[in-house]
Formats: sequence, C-alpha cells, structure tokens
Amino acid sequence: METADAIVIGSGQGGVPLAADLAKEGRNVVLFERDVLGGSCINYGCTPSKAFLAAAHAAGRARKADNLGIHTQVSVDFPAVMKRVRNIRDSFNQGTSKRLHDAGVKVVCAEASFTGDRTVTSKDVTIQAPLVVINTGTSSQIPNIPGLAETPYLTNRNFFDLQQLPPRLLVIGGGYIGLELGQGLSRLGSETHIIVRGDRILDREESDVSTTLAEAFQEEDIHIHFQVNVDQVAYDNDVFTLTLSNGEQLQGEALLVATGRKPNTATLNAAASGINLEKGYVKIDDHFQTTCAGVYAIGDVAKQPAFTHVSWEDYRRLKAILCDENRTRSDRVLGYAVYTEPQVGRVGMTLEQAQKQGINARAVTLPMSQIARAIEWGHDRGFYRMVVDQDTNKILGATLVGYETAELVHVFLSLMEAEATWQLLEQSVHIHPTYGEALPSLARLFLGENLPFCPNM
Ligand SMILES: Cc1cc2nc3c(=O)[nH]c(=O)nc-3n(C[C@H](O)[C@H](O)[C@H](O)COP(=O)(O)OP(=O)(O)OC[C@H]3O[C@@H](n4cnc5c(N)ncnc54)[C@H](O)[C@@H]3O)c2cc1C
Ligand SMILES: NC(=O)c1ccc[n+]([C@@H]2O[C@H](COP(=O)([O-])OP(=O)(O)OC[C@H]3O[C@@H](n4cnc5c(N)ncnc54)[C@H](O)[C@@H]3O)[C@@H](O)[C@H]2O)c1
Repeated sequence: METADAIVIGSGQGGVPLAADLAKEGRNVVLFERDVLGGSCINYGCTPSKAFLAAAHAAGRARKADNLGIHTQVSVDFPAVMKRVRNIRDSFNQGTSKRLHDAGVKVVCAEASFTGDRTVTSKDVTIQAPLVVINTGTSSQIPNIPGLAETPYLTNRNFFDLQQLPPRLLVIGGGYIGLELGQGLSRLGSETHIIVRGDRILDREESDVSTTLAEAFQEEDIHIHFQVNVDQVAYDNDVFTLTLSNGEQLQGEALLVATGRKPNTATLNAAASGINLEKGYVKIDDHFQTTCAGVYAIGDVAKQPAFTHVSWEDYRRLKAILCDENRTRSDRVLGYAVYTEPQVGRVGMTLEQAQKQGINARAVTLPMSQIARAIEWGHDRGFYRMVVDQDTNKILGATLVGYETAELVHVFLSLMEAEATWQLLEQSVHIHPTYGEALPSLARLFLGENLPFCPNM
C-alpha cells in the first residue's frame, strides 16, 4: 500500500483547487477521477449549458426584436453552435488538466472507493493518507418509467454531444435543467414539450416566479404539460413516443430527462472508512468533517446547495479550516440564478421562509412594467422583490425575475453580507436609466406605495 499526504476523490469545483493548493505547498497529493477531469460544471454543466444558451438567447432576442421594429430572419447553424460549445468546454477541461499537472498533483484516472480507514483503492492502486477530501458530486436521477431505460434518451451528460437539431424535443422535468435546455433548444428551432408532474415549473420558488416563467415560455410556443406523469416511453424509427397519465401521446426526435440529481456515493463504499451517509449524501458537520476524523466532504455530494460557486467556496473554507482558521460552512449568504429568459436571480429568504422562522418579515414587489429601463428596452416581464426584517430593518432576501437578473442580484448579495438595512439601499442614488436604478425604487416602497420612486415614473 502506498501513502500520500492527501487524497482528493473527484475533480469537481472544490477538489481541483484544493488538490492544486496542497500540492503547491509541497504535499504529496493524489486525485482520483473516474470520468473527464473538471467535473460536472466544466464538462456537462454550467460551462457548456451557458455557452449553449448564449446562442439560444441570441436567436430568441433576435426574433423578439420584432417588438422594436427590427425584422430579422433567424437562421440557426446548429452544428456550428454545438461546435463552439464543445470547443469552450474542451478548453476549460484542458485548463484543469494543466492546473493539476503544473501543481504536481498525481492524477489517477479511475473510480475510487474506500477499503479501510482513510484508505482509498482504485483498479490497481491503494493509497492511505491522513487527509481525504470527497468531492464526487452528483449524477442524473433517472426515474423508473417503463421503457425508458431501453431508449437513447438524453441527460445533461450527453446533451452537449448533439450533432443535429432535433425537430421535436420532449423534456421530462420542469426544474433548472429542463427549463434552461428546453427553452434553449426551442429558441434554436425545436418544437418543445415540457412535462411537469406538478402544477408549476420551478416549484421550489415563489408561485409568481413560476407563473411569470410559464407565461414567457408559452408566449414563445413552448408547450408545458402540467400535472401529468409519463407512464411509458417507446422508441421506434428514431422517434420517441411518450404515453402520459392523461392518455395523451407525445412524439419527438429527442428526449431529455431532467428530473433531479443523486449523489455519487453508490460505489464509494464510504462505510469502510466509518463515513456515514444520509439519504446517500455524505454527512458532514459545520466544518465539512465527515463521521471519520481526517475525512472531509465538499460540494454537491455533501448536500450543499448544488451550485458551482458553493462547491468552490467550500474549498476556500475547508482550506482555511485546515489551516486552523475559525471558519464554518454556514456563515455565508448564498445566491443562485436560473438562466432562462426572463432570468431568475435569488438570494436569501423568501417572505414565506422568513415568516416560517418566526421573523417579523415584510416584502415589497416592483413590477418590471414600472421600470423605465425595462420599458425602453422592451423587457418588461417580471418583477423585483425584497424581503426585510421589520424589527431590525435588515435585508433578508431578494427575488429578481427579468432581464439578466443574475447580475443585478449581486447588489443584494453584498448588502446582505454587510448586514445592511433597506434604508441604506433606499438612500443610494443609482444611475438613470438602468435596471439597477429600480433597486432603491424597490426599497422606497417601504416608505409608501404612492410616492414617486424614480425619474420618469
Ligand atoms: C446542466 C447543468 C447546468 C448547471 N449550471 C449551473 C450554473 O449555471 N451555475 C451553477 O452555479 N451551477 C450549475 N450547475 C451545478 C454545478 O455544475 C454543480 O453544482 C457543481 O459542478 C458541483 O460540483 P462538485 O464540486 O460538487 O462536483 P462535480 O463537478 O459534480 O464533480 C464531481 C467529480 O467526481 C467524479 N467522481 C464521482 N465519483 C467518483 C469516484 N468514486 N471516484 C473518482 N471520481 C469520482 C465525477 O466523475 C466528477 O468528475 C449545473 C449543473 C448541471 C448538471
Ligand atoms: N442555473 C443553475 O445554477 C443551474 C442550472 C442547471 C442545474 N443546476 C443544478 O442542478 C440541479 C439539478 O437540476 P435538475 O433540473 O435536474 O433538478 P431540479 O431538482 O431543479 O428539477 C427537477 C424537476 O423534475 C421533477 N421531477 C422529478 N421526478 C420526476 C418524474 N418522475 N417525472 C416528472 N418530473 C419529475 C421535480 O419535481 C423537479 O421539478 C439543480 O437543482 C441545480 O442545483 C443549476
């Protein structure tokens, strides 16, 4: 058996920089990766999906320019779109490989599992180390629908290998992936059907977020089938046929399954090192420590909010903790975004979440149709909402639905990190005419509904 100073299992968003940093300090670090280097984000998550959406939204916006009096004929070169996506993906992937190599990390390209205390084995190597970090992420959770397993369905894993635009796309799941990739292919020309088992899309968000998005999707002829399950999947002559629980049948040349994630722990044999799992996820404390001393877990596999910036921040915090700094995983403000059009930018608590915690909370909402910039630019669907604690006046959360709100929500992230009050935002003088100008306007709603809140409105 070999020994090392540190083992990292999985080359996700946290594992790669951690392995590289430790190796640069002169430690002997081994990283195991069973698939391509760089994990989900780079290879089959954020990077390819956002490069793909750049093309899709360019097409969508060009069509919508009709509203501005600009008439265009959109012609999509799908192979060129996907080639660009794969080129970006590949360049990021090569960057990961170079980073690990330059830092002196020993990379073992194989699946790792525990065979003893802090002892990790793959095909032909067994290594023990005093420090082991699990960063194995998640994979698609595939529902047990009769017939599905025998068909060449797509998940986010193989979606970006598509060579031809499917004339008709069927999507199971109305969450992040189904909506982003579903709207994306629709904007590039596929007739798109999204099958949702509940009565709304993006069902973890406030209901008016779901309604706003659903209306936007339906306006661009995306078919959303609510409150139905898929009972049967068949594949014949390159065509998928879905039989729905209401008896309806839908056909398409591509089927995307986007029904959530499952943690990559099935083959990890975590128990061999005394590591407990909870519903398949690695159980950690507030310092990322598992139930085995010296073994830590970061990112999606530790049931952290499943976003790249969270896994990456886990790495920064774990590194500080390993250097005996007083950091935890929970003392941070987290935001996220959904890259549909309109976008959803979120941070902190919703009104309902705050009230459930017993906080004396209040929310104000400003529709996009009352924002000068949104009217001028023709993006007047959506709203900005802020939640505050009425006892302390501190900002507790925000929901922004509209044009590029993933950018704007950072104003709230910083204000909340600084524990600012809504009065600070209200007193800020933002530039006219911008979307950002609407944020002090939003805060001004706490002063009274009928006051003028910004120039021209
Ligand atoms: C389509 C899609 C789009 C997304 N878009 C965004 C976005 O826009 N913004 C955002 O913040 N987040 C986004 N996410 C989420 C984001 O990709 C993940 O939250 C992030 O990659 C988490 O990374 P991680 O570090 O936990 O692990 P991962 O990046 O998942 O990496 C885990 C690695 O471990 C490897 N592995 C697993 N088991 C083993 C084993 N036993 N031995 C060796 N190696 C193993 C895997 O092969 C994988 O490479 C998206 C996800 C998807 C699927
Ligand atoms: N913009 C981003 O940051 C981004 C983008 C994509 C993915 N992600 C991350 O990846 C995660 C996974 O995305 P996802 O879209 O797979 O999951 P999700 O949890 O967002 O959505 C899955 C949806 O599928 C539904 N569903 C589950 N089983 C079903 C079934 N049998 N039939 C029909 N519907 C079913 C669920 O009700 C849910 O609405 C996200 O939660 C997010 O953390 C982030």
